[in-house]
Amino acid sequence: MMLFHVRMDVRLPHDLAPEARAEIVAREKAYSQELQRTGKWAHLWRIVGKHSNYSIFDVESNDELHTILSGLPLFPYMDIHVTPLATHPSYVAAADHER
Ligand SMILES: O=C(O)C[C@H]1C=CC(=O)O1
Repeated sequence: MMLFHVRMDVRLPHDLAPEARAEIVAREKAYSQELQRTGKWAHLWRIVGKHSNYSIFDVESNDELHTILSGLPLFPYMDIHVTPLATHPSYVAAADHER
């Protein structure tokens, strides 16, 4: 298990046709919800006031995360920042994260 904090900032082109926008957003939602059901996309939070999110991914490797992120329908229209997470020695539930 490897945990990653990911920030996604969506920057859709202003001249994208409304139908094309709706279609890509619907595909993104389906892709995201499927990964949430598998547990790999463990958290998804909207950043207030932005078309951006903070997410937590729980995956096997850097390569798996890259495959997931590069498969996002909105990938061509997002800035993505990934932060790998390690166990904090003071975290009381750390034992849960060492399994
Ligand atoms: O709107 C976003 O935050 C981008 C993306 C992430 C999940 C989803 O459904 O859309």
